Amino acid sequence: MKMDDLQPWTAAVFEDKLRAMGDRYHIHHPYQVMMGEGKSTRQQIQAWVANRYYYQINIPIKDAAIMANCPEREVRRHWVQRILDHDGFEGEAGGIEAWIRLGEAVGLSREEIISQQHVLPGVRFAVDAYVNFARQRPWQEAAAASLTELFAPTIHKSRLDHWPTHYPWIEAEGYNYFRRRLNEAPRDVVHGLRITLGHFNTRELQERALSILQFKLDILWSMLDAMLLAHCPVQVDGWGPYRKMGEAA
Ligand SMILES: O=C(O)c1cc(C(=O)O)c2c(n1)C(=O)C(=O)c1cc(C(=O)O)[nH]c1-2
Repeated sequence: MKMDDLQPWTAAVFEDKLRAMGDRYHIHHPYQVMMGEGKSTRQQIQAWVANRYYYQINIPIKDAAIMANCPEREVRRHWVQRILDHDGFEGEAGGIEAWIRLGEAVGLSREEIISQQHVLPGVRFAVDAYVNFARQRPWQEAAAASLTELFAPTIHKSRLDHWPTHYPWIEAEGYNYFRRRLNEAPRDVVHGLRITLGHFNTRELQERALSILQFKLDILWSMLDAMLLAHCPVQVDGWGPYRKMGEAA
């Protein structure tokens, strides 16, 4: 049977399938698990914040690319909020500034965060792939890629709940970024889901949306792979997806 012959899933079933992909979210990556369980060193936390800075500064560039590709004013009126959230505006410093403060709260200097000196090549390639995707693909596809945010509030909340106990040396002001996202992400998800459920309306398109979401999950996963390899050398042999070259599968 060809894909065209298959009935589209109902919106509810399609949404369930998108949500089910949460079991591949980076909350389950060893680097993230380690941070969540209080097992990370100060240097590993610093490395994560310094590397994630590159993601943070590229999110509004990605969102501007989506808007540049979108002829629908109604969509742009909503989407522009994401840029304001991260870049800030008069009287509101914005999410990137909140992330820099998180960096300072974990003991990095503003200069070393902004200089990107700790950003690993693998992180750079992964983030750039997301921005390039948004530049090159139809805006609805890039909107669907943002739906990993379905799963983000859980991870932000877990950091807020557990990090202060695990890492008492992190200054309290650093947590504002995660608090902000608890409000912002659910609103973005409502909009992103509406676009995705409306646009991907044949079985073939719905399958395409699932593969786009997988692509975005892979970006987030790859970022942490790069950090694991660079900052957790002890674990490489015994833990995680890495096998020595030549070793049997
Ligand atoms: O800390 C996280 O685990 C996490 C994940 C994600 C995500 O799932 O892409 C985002 C964020 N945070 C985030 O803070 C954020 O602003 C954001 C924007 C987007 C996006 O794709 O447009 N994802 C995420």
